[in-house]
Amino acid sequence: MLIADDWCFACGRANPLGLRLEISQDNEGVFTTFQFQKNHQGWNNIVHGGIISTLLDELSTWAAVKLGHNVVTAQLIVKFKKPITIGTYVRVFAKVTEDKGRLIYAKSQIESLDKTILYATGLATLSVIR
Ligand SMILES: CCCCCCCCCCCCCC(=O)SCCNC(=O)CCNC(=O)[C@H](O)C(C)(C)COP(=O)(O)OP(=O)(O)OC[C@H]1O[C@@H](n2cnc3c(N)ncnc32)[C@H](O)[C@@H]1OP(=O)(O)O
Repeated sequence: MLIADDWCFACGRANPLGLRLEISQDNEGVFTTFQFQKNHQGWNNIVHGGIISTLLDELSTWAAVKLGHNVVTAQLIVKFKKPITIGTYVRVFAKVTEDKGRLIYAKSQIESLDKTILYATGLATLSVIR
């Protein structure tokens, strides 16, 4: 059983060390904006891949949650296409691409706010928990 107690590292308002993402929804899927901080880096001035993966994971999950599914991530394939420097503002987007009942598939991406630079993409397999 999945319980949402608002401590999610990515979206929980109660978590003082979390990313505090605010998720919005449109006709296509879900999205958020985010600015990377110094404490999100790996190599000097370059955003850590784990944080990038977290954003893709979170938005993929929310894409399914907003359609009424309780899911956990079973698999996430990430392509890191371009390094992201600290201070960069990005848009993160995800949408459900296939609903197979027990498994749901979602695509996600991180891009510049003007959508001209694609930084990373994700393909998630989400397992429905009943
Ligand atoms: C309004 C309130 C909102 C609140 C929002 C809060 C948001 C919070 C957001 C949080 C966001 C963060 C989100 C997170 O981070 S969620 C946390 C990270 N994820 C987990 O902890 C999941 C851990 N894994 C498991 O619990 C189980 O292994 C699951 C449930 C995934 C499957 O175990 P289960 O016993 O159910 O299934 P099965 O093993 O019999 O397999 C069943 C089918 O699934 C296929 N399969 C299985 N595994 C994989 C795999 N790895 N890749 C691809 N496919 C896989 C398998 O082929 C089979 O298909 P088939 O045999 O029919 O062909």
